[in-house]
Amino acid sequence: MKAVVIGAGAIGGYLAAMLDEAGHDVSLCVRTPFDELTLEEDGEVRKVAAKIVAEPGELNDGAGPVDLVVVATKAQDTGSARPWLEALVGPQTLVLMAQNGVEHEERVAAFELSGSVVPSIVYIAAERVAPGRVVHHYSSRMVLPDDAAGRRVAGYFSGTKLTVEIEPEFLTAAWRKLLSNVVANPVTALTLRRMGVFRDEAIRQLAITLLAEAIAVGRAAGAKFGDDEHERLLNQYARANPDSGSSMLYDRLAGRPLEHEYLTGAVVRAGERHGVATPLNAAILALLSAVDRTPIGRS
Ligand SMILES: NC(=O)C1=CN([C@@H]2O[C@H](COP(=O)(O)OP(=O)(O)OC[C@H]3O[C@@H](n4cnc5c(N)ncnc54)[C@H](OP(=O)(O)O)[C@@H]3O)[C@@H](O)[C@H]2O)C=CC1
Ligand SMILES: CC(C)(CO)C(=O)C(=O)O
Repeated sequence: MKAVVIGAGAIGGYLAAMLDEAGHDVSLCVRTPFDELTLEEDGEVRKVAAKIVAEPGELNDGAGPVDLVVVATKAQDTGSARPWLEALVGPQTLVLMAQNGVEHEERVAAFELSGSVVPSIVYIAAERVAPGRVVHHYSSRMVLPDDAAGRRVAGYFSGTKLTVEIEPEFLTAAWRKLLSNVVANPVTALTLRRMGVFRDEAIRQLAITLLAEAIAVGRAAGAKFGDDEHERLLNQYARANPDSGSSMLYDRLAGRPLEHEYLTGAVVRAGERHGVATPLNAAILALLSAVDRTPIGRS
Protein backbone atom coordinates (compact mmCIF):
# COMPACT_ATOMS: atom_id res chain seq x y z
CA MET A 1 0.00 0.00 0.00
CA LYS A 2 1.38 3.43 -0.94
CA ALA A 3 0.83 6.15 1.67
CA VAL A 4 1.86 9.78 1.41
CA VAL A 5 1.89 12.23 4.32
CA ILE A 6 1.67 15.94 3.50
CA GLY A 7 3.19 17.92 6.38
CA ALA A 8 5.75 15.91 8.32
CA GLY A 9 5.43 17.82 11.61
CA ALA A 10 4.32 16.44 14.97
CA ILE A 11 1.18 14.59 13.81
CA GLY A 12 2.29 13.86 10.24
CA GLY A 13 5.61 12.52 11.53
CA TYR A 14 3.91 10.33 14.14
CA LEU A 15 1.36 8.93 11.66
CA ALA A 16 4.14 8.31 9.10
CA ALA A 17 5.94 6.27 11.78
CA MET A 18 2.76 4.22 12.37
CA LEU A 19 2.28 3.61 8.62
CA ASP A 20 5.93 2.54 8.34
CA GLU A 21 5.42 0.24 11.37
CA ALA A 22 2.41 -1.29 9.54
CA GLY A 23 4.72 -2.14 6.62
CA HIS A 24 3.46 0.37 4.04
CA ASP A 25 5.52 2.26 1.46
CA VAL A 26 5.59 5.79 2.96
CA SER A 27 6.53 9.13 1.38
CA LEU A 28 6.63 12.53 3.09
CA CYS A 29 5.78 15.75 1.26
CA VAL A 30 7.64 18.48 3.12
CA ARG A 31 7.86 22.28 2.99
CA THR A 32 11.12 22.57 4.94
CA PRO A 33 13.39 19.76 3.71
CA PHE A 34 15.30 17.46 6.11
CA ASP A 35 17.37 14.30 5.63
CA GLU A 36 15.50 11.78 7.74
CA LEU A 37 12.52 11.56 10.07
CA THR A 38 13.08 10.41 13.64
CA LEU A 39 10.50 9.72 16.34
CA GLU A 40 11.39 9.92 20.04
CA GLU A 41 9.18 7.97 22.44
CA ASP A 42 9.89 7.07 26.07
CA GLY A 43 13.46 8.35 25.68
CA GLU A 44 14.17 6.11 22.64
CA VAL A 45 14.81 7.59 19.20
CA ARG A 46 14.05 5.62 16.05
CA LYS A 47 14.40 6.33 12.34
CA VAL A 48 11.29 6.18 10.17
CA ALA A 49 11.72 4.60 6.73
CA ALA A 50 10.13 7.17 4.40
CA LYS A 51 11.01 8.88 1.14
CA ILE A 52 11.24 12.68 1.53
CA VAL A 53 9.94 14.85 -1.30
CA ALA A 54 10.07 18.66 -1.33
CA GLU A 55 8.30 19.49 -4.65
CA PRO A 56 5.33 17.84 -6.40
CA GLY A 57 7.57 17.64 -9.52
CA GLU A 58 9.94 15.31 -7.58
CA LEU A 59 7.24 12.67 -7.10
CA ASN A 60 8.51 10.99 -10.35
CA ASP A 61 7.31 7.42 -10.93
CA GLY A 62 5.60 7.42 -7.53
CA ALA A 63 3.24 10.14 -8.80
CA GLY A 64 -0.29 9.42 -9.80
CA PRO A 65 -2.96 8.06 -7.53
CA VAL A 66 -1.79 6.49 -4.27
CA ASP A 67 -3.90 4.52 -1.76
CA LEU A 68 -3.77 6.93 1.18
CA VAL A 69 -2.88 10.62 1.51
CA VAL A 70 -2.68 12.06 5.02
CA VAL A 71 -3.07 15.85 5.25
CA ALA A 72 -1.28 16.85 8.46
CA THR A 73 -0.47 20.50 7.90
CA LYS A 74 -1.93 23.13 10.22
CA ALA A 75 -5.47 24.02 9.06
CA GLN A 76 -4.35 27.42 7.72
CA ASP A 77 -1.84 25.67 5.40
CA THR A 78 -4.38 23.32 3.80
CA GLY A 79 -4.63 25.55 0.69
CA SER A 80 -0.88 25.21 0.08
CA ALA A 81 -1.25 21.38 0.09
CA ARG A 82 -3.44 21.54 -3.03
CA PRO A 83 -0.65 20.90 -5.63
CA TRP A 84 0.37 17.74 -3.71
CA LEU A 85 -3.22 16.54 -3.55
CA GLU A 86 -3.78 17.16 -7.25
CA ALA A 87 -0.70 15.04 -8.04
CA LEU A 88 -1.58 12.17 -5.68
CA VAL A 89 -5.36 11.72 -5.52
CA GLY A 90 -7.42 9.52 -7.84
CA PRO A 91 -10.95 8.08 -7.47
CA GLN A 92 -9.74 5.23 -5.18
CA THR A 93 -7.55 7.42 -2.95
CA LEU A 94 -8.48 8.02 0.68
CA VAL A 95 -7.59 11.53 1.88
CA LEU A 96 -7.26 11.46 5.67
CA MET A 97 -7.57 14.92 7.24
CA ALA A 98 -5.39 14.65 10.37
CA GLN A 99 -6.12 18.12 11.73
CA ASN A 100 -7.94 19.67 14.66
CA GLY A 101 -11.26 21.51 14.29
CA VAL A 102 -14.68 20.57 12.92
CA GLU A 103 -14.49 21.76 9.31
CA HIS A 104 -12.23 19.06 7.85
CA GLU A 105 -14.17 18.34 4.64
CA GLU A 106 -14.98 22.03 3.98
CA ARG A 107 -11.23 22.84 3.93
CA VAL A 108 -10.64 20.76 0.80
CA ALA A 109 -14.10 21.01 -0.80
CA ALA A 110 -12.97 23.68 -3.31
CA PHE A 111 -10.22 21.32 -4.60
CA GLU A 112 -12.92 18.98 -6.02
CA LEU A 113 -10.79 15.89 -5.33
CA SER A 114 -11.97 12.65 -6.94
CA GLY A 115 -11.03 10.52 -3.89
CA SER A 116 -12.85 10.08 -0.56
CA VAL A 117 -12.12 12.69 2.11
CA VAL A 118 -12.05 11.16 5.62
CA PRO A 119 -12.12 13.52 8.62
CA SER A 120 -10.37 12.33 11.76
CA ILE A 121 -9.97 13.27 15.37
CA VAL A 122 -6.45 12.91 16.56
CA TYR A 123 -5.62 12.24 20.21
CA ILE A 124 -1.85 12.21 19.91
CA ALA A 125 0.20 14.68 21.94
CA ALA A 126 3.38 15.23 19.95
CA GLU A 127 5.91 18.00 19.34
CA ARG A 128 8.12 18.83 16.39
CA VAL A 129 11.33 19.92 18.09
CA ALA A 130 13.26 20.51 14.83
CA PRO A 131 12.63 19.77 11.12
CA GLY A 132 12.33 15.96 10.90
CA ARG A 133 12.50 15.44 14.69
CA VAL A 134 9.26 14.51 16.45
CA VAL A 135 8.79 13.76 20.15
CA HIS A 136 5.71 11.78 21.21
CA HIS A 137 4.52 12.89 24.69
CA TYR A 138 1.42 10.80 25.42
CA SER A 139 -1.77 9.27 23.92
CA SER A 140 -1.97 7.36 20.63
CA ARG A 141 -5.57 7.35 19.47
CA MET A 142 -7.48 8.33 16.34
CA VAL A 143 -11.26 8.48 15.86
CA LEU A 144 -12.80 7.94 12.40
CA PRO A 145 -16.35 8.08 11.03
CA ASP A 146 -18.37 4.88 10.88
CA ASP A 147 -18.44 4.43 7.10
CA ALA A 148 -16.64 2.37 4.47
CA ALA A 149 -13.85 4.94 3.96
CA GLY A 150 -13.31 5.30 7.74
CA ARG A 151 -13.01 1.52 8.09
CA ARG A 152 -10.55 1.30 5.16
CA VAL A 153 -8.33 3.93 6.80
CA ALA A 154 -8.51 2.05 10.12
CA GLY A 155 -7.30 -1.12 8.35
CA TYR A 156 -4.15 0.67 7.15
CA PHE A 157 -3.07 1.30 10.76
CA SER A 158 -3.88 -2.17 12.08
CA GLY A 159 -1.10 -3.90 13.98
CA THR A 160 0.44 -0.59 15.14
CA LYS A 161 0.31 1.03 18.55
CA LEU A 162 -2.18 3.63 17.26
CA THR A 163 -5.62 2.78 18.62
CA VAL A 164 -8.21 3.53 15.96
CA GLU A 165 -11.86 3.89 16.94
CA ILE A 166 -14.79 3.91 14.54
CA GLU A 167 -17.36 6.39 15.87
CA PRO A 168 -21.03 6.46 14.74
CA GLU A 169 -21.52 9.84 16.51
CA PHE A 170 -18.63 11.50 14.68
CA LEU A 171 -20.01 15.06 14.88
CA THR A 172 -20.24 14.82 18.68
CA ALA A 173 -16.74 13.34 18.86
CA ALA A 174 -15.33 16.14 16.67
CA TRP A 175 -16.93 18.83 18.84
CA ARG A 176 -15.69 17.03 21.97
CA LYS A 177 -12.12 17.34 20.68
CA LEU A 178 -12.74 20.99 19.76
CA LEU A 179 -13.72 21.63 23.39
CA SER A 180 -10.25 20.54 24.36
CA ASN A 181 -8.59 22.71 21.71
CA VAL A 182 -10.41 25.91 22.69
CA VAL A 183 -9.04 25.52 26.20
CA ALA A 184 -5.65 23.77 26.15
CA ASN A 185 -4.31 25.45 23.01
CA PRO A 186 -5.13 29.13 23.79
CA VAL A 187 -4.33 28.87 27.51
CA THR A 188 -0.90 27.30 26.95
CA ALA A 189 -0.10 29.61 24.00
CA LEU A 190 -1.12 32.79 25.87
CA THR A 191 0.49 31.88 29.20
CA LEU A 192 3.55 30.28 27.55
CA ARG A 193 3.14 27.40 30.01
CA ARG A 194 2.67 23.65 29.49
CA MET A 195 -0.24 21.46 30.61
CA GLY A 196 0.81 21.78 34.27
CA VAL A 197 -0.82 25.25 34.09
CA PHE A 198 -4.20 23.51 34.58
CA ARG A 199 -3.20 22.72 38.17
CA ASP A 200 -3.76 26.44 38.97
CA GLU A 201 -7.29 26.90 40.37
CA ALA A 202 -7.84 30.25 38.58
CA ILE A 203 -6.97 28.61 35.23
CA ARG A 204 -9.34 25.72 36.01
CA GLN A 205 -12.13 28.25 36.55
CA LEU A 206 -11.26 30.01 33.27
CA ALA A 207 -11.41 26.63 31.53
CA ILE A 208 -14.87 25.95 32.97
CA THR A 209 -16.27 29.24 31.59
CA LEU A 210 -14.64 28.77 28.15
CA LEU A 211 -16.08 25.26 28.06
CA ALA A 212 -19.58 26.35 29.10
CA GLU A 213 -19.75 28.63 26.03
CA ALA A 214 -18.28 26.05 23.64
CA ILE A 215 -20.56 23.29 24.95
CA ALA A 216 -23.63 25.48 24.34
CA VAL A 217 -22.46 26.21 20.78
CA GLY A 218 -21.63 22.54 20.14
CA ARG A 219 -25.09 21.49 21.31
CA ALA A 220 -26.68 24.08 19.00
CA ALA A 221 -24.59 22.64 16.14
CA GLY A 222 -25.92 19.14 16.87
CA ALA A 223 -23.33 17.63 19.26
CA LYS A 224 -24.91 15.26 21.78
CA PHE A 225 -22.99 16.24 24.88
CA GLY A 226 -23.68 14.70 28.27
CA ASP A 227 -23.83 16.65 31.52
CA ASP A 228 -20.30 15.57 32.45
CA GLU A 229 -18.39 17.20 29.55
CA HIS A 230 -16.53 19.73 31.77
CA GLU A 231 -15.48 17.12 34.25
CA ARG A 232 -14.44 14.63 31.59
CA LEU A 233 -12.09 17.19 30.03
CA LEU A 234 -10.72 18.62 33.25
CA ASN A 235 -9.92 15.07 34.43
CA GLN A 236 -8.16 14.47 31.12
CA TYR A 237 -6.02 17.59 31.73
CA ALA A 238 -5.25 16.46 35.28
CA ARG A 239 -3.91 13.16 33.85
CA ALA A 240 -1.96 14.83 31.00
CA ASN A 241 1.82 14.93 31.15
CA PRO A 242 2.43 18.36 32.78
CA ASP A 243 5.51 18.86 30.60
CA SER A 244 3.57 18.40 27.37
CA GLY A 245 2.28 21.56 25.66
CA SER A 246 -0.09 22.09 22.77
CA SER A 247 0.40 22.53 19.04
CA MET A 248 -0.46 26.23 19.45
CA LEU A 249 2.09 26.73 22.22
CA TYR A 250 4.81 25.15 20.03
CA ASP A 251 3.84 27.47 17.18
CA ARG A 252 3.95 30.55 19.39
CA LEU A 253 7.33 29.59 20.84
CA ALA A 254 8.71 29.06 17.31
CA GLY A 255 7.17 32.32 15.98
CA ARG A 256 4.97 30.38 13.51
CA PRO A 257 1.39 31.42 12.60
CA LEU A 258 -1.27 30.23 15.04
CA GLU A 259 -4.30 28.04 14.20
CA HIS A 260 -6.73 30.09 16.34
CA GLU A 261 -9.18 30.98 13.53
CA TYR A 262 -9.90 27.25 13.00
CA LEU A 263 -10.31 26.40 16.71
CA THR A 264 -11.57 29.27 18.90
CA GLY A 265 -12.66 31.04 15.69
CA ALA A 266 -14.77 28.01 14.69
CA VAL A 267 -16.66 28.20 18.01
CA VAL A 268 -17.20 31.98 17.76
CA ARG A 269 -18.42 31.70 14.14
CA ALA A 270 -20.75 28.78 14.94
CA GLY A 271 -22.04 30.74 17.97
CA GLU A 272 -22.93 33.64 15.66
CA ARG A 273 -24.71 31.27 13.25
CA HIS A 274 -26.74 29.65 16.04
CA GLY A 275 -27.39 32.75 18.15
CA VAL A 276 -25.28 31.55 21.12
CA ALA A 277 -23.20 34.22 22.89
CA THR A 278 -19.45 33.48 23.25
CA PRO A 279 -17.95 36.62 24.87
CA LEU A 280 -15.05 34.87 26.60
CA ASN A 281 -14.04 32.86 23.52
CA ALA A 282 -14.30 36.07 21.44
CA ALA A 283 -11.97 37.82 23.92
CA ILE A 284 -9.49 34.92 23.71
CA LEU A 285 -9.70 35.06 19.90
CA ALA A 286 -8.80 38.77 20.00
CA LEU A 287 -5.82 38.08 22.27
CA LEU A 288 -4.58 35.26 20.04
CA SER A 289 -4.91 37.46 16.94
CA ALA A 290 -2.88 40.15 18.74
CA VAL A 291 0.01 37.78 19.57
CA ASP A 292 -0.12 35.86 16.26
CA ARG A 293 3.19 36.23 14.38
CA THR A 294 4.55 38.60 17.04
CA PRO A 295 7.91 37.31 18.28
CA ILE A 296 7.95 36.82 22.05
CA GLY A 297 9.67 39.76 23.70
CA ARG A 298 8.74 42.21 20.87
CA SER A 299 5.70 44.51 20.98
N1 LIG B 1 0.85 18.49 17.93
C1 LIG B 1 -0.14 17.90 18.57
O1 LIG B 1 0.05 17.37 19.68
C2 LIG B 1 -1.51 17.82 17.95
C3 LIG B 1 -1.84 18.48 16.79
N2 LIG B 1 -3.08 18.29 16.23
C4 LIG B 1 -3.46 18.95 14.99
O2 LIG B 1 -2.76 18.32 13.91
C5 LIG B 1 -2.55 19.25 12.84
C6 LIG B 1 -1.05 19.30 12.55
O3 LIG B 1 -0.44 19.86 13.70
P1 LIG B 1 1.09 19.62 14.08
O4 LIG B 1 1.56 18.30 13.57
O5 LIG B 1 1.22 19.93 15.52
O6 LIG B 1 1.76 20.77 13.21
P2 LIG B 1 3.30 21.01 12.88
O7 LIG B 1 3.45 22.48 12.75
O8 LIG B 1 4.18 20.27 13.83
O9 LIG B 1 3.45 20.32 11.47
C7 LIG B 1 2.84 20.80 10.32
C8 LIG B 1 3.79 20.51 9.17
O10 LIG B 1 3.14 20.84 7.94
C9 LIG B 1 4.16 21.35 7.09
N3 LIG B 1 3.54 22.03 5.96
C10 LIG B 1 2.78 23.15 5.93
N4 LIG B 1 2.39 23.43 4.68
C11 LIG B 1 2.90 22.44 3.89
C12 LIG B 1 2.84 22.18 2.50
N5 LIG B 1 2.16 22.94 1.67
N6 LIG B 1 3.50 21.09 2.03
C13 LIG B 1 4.19 20.28 2.85
N7 LIG B 1 4.28 20.47 4.19
C14 LIG B 1 3.64 21.55 4.70
C15 LIG B 1 4.96 22.24 8.00
O11 LIG B 1 6.19 22.56 7.38
P3 LIG B 1 7.28 23.55 8.03
O12 LIG B 1 8.28 22.60 8.66
O13 LIG B 1 7.85 24.30 6.89
O14 LIG B 1 6.58 24.42 9.04
C16 LIG B 1 5.08 21.34 9.23
O15 LIG B 1 6.19 20.47 9.13
C17 LIG B 1 -3.11 20.60 13.34
O16 LIG B 1 -4.43 20.77 12.88
C18 LIG B 1 -3.11 20.44 14.87
O17 LIG B 1 -4.07 21.25 15.51
C19 LIG B 1 -3.99 17.42 16.76
C20 LIG B 1 -3.70 16.75 17.92
C21 LIG B 1 -2.48 16.95 18.66
C1 LIG C 1 -3.36 19.74 23.35
C2 LIG C 1 -3.78 18.61 22.46
C3 LIG C 1 -2.77 17.49 22.49
C4 LIG C 1 -5.09 18.10 23.02
O1 LIG C 1 -5.94 19.10 23.38
C5 LIG C 1 -3.97 19.03 21.03
O2 LIG C 1 -4.89 18.61 20.35
C6 LIG C 1 -3.03 19.99 20.38
O3 LIG C 1 -1.87 20.12 20.85
O4 LIG C 1 -3.41 20.60 19.38
